[in-house]
Amino acid sequence: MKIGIADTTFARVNMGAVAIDELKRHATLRIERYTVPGMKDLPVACKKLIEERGCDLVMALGMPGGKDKDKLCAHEASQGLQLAMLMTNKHIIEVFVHEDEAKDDRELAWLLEQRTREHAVNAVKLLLYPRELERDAGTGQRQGFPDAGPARQ
Ligand SMILES: Cc1nc2c(=O)[nH]c(=O)nc-2n(C[C@H](O)[C@H](O)[C@H](O)CO)c1C
Repeated sequence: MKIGIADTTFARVNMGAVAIDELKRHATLRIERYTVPGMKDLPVACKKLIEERGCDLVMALGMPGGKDKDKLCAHEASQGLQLAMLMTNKHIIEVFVHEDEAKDDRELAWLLEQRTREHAVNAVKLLLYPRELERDAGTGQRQGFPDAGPARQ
């Protein structure tokens, strides 16, 4: 199995390196990396990782900035990623951390790393251990900040 890592120079943490470190802790997989300037470049990078470099699943790692134009870019990038998934019939795990989700730089660095790590585990489960995801269905999992947990009557 081969996992693709698409990441950006715009992000303020080396999300690609974090993802690769976490993947290696959980599975022996071949990994292909493709770094692009910003998140709108991610859809084609992911599609190329799948079609030209034979990846079975790709993680798309990006950090939308806090301005309105960044949020618009994030929406466009996200739509591109959805399209790339449908065109290739492969999962692309979108790992976006919006800069304004965090109250300061310290929390941003933590969130960028933590969400990336938790989604890397999801990527391994999707590819190799889908039953583990099934077991967690409906449990309010979140990546980064604490899990929401199941709703109770
Ligand atoms: C406005 C803007 N905002 C972001 C952002 O918040 N996060 C990000 O990763 N990239 C941003 N970019 C860059 C674009 O995604 C892209 O790299 C350029 O438009 C070149 O294709 C742009 C242009």
